[in-house]
Amino acid sequence: MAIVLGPNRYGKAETRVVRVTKDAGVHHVKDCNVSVSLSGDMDQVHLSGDNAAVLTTDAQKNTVFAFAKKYGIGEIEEFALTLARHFVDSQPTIRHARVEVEEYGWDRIPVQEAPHLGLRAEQHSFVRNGSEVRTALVHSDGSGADESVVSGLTDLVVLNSTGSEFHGYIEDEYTTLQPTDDRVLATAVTARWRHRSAEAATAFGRSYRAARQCLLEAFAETHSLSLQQTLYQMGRRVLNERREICEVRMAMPNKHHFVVDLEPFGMDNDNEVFYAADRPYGLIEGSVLTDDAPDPLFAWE
Ligand SMILES: O=c1[nH]c(=O)c2[nH]c(=O)[nH]c2[nH]1
Repeated sequence: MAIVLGPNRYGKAETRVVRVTKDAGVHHVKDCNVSVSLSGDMDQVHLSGDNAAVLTTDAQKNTVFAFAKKYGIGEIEEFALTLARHFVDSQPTIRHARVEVEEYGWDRIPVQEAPHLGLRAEQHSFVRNGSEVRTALVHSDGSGADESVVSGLTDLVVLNSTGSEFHGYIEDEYTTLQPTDDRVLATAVTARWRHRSAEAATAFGRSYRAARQCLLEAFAETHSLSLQQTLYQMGRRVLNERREICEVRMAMPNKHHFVVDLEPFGMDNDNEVFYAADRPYGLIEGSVLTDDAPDPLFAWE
């Protein structure tokens, strides 16, 4: 009985690349998940461990970032073709490339006005389409008795491509984070808000849409010095605008976007190409309430 090597392929899966292009202050975002898989003359790496034919998966990942900078990410089909052709055309040992790209869509956050901002917020503030879920939690001891209503949402994914700084923090012996005065701020908002009363005098639908818009506008319009500050401003905005709501609780993961070092490839990176890391992530949680908020009873349970 002979044992032979069957079909095989290898590559870097799920490179999360975010490309920001800046057009006279108007930002555009392309957010993609790129998986490369190559095949070709790979017998020896399997049979004897000779890596001479191997283009590293690390180089494949770097190519994704470098091409995002060099060519931008237009239509994902074109981006995928450019990458696939490059791998096969540039390496004699690579005979076939499979490139799969997923694109996450972002809409601009519409804001009423942002006169205090140099850049209009809607030019660099985005909400990811199609991911959020609306939630409701009520308690009742019978019609009108000890009733509570909590409304909310999960997975409202938002991103500011500028307008966020982070510095001035503790620098202990384990601190390596570099201070920044310009970073991407992105989070997936989970927010729940407690209604002052269960009386549907407030139309819950209208109240929900207005509260959601408050969260979005405050996220977009806050020049952020920390995600904690942004969280507080978002809660405040809801409470200022919506008297029917007396408390807002939020959980906001800091979806880190790291600037990719493109210097080894002779390119600068002025906050244009990011690696969107999924874990670990900072998790910022907090509540904001009015000082006349009634007893919550079982509202949050
Ligand atoms: O907005 C932030 N808040 C933090 O507490 C924190 N910590 C960190 O590493 N980055 C950030 N960003």
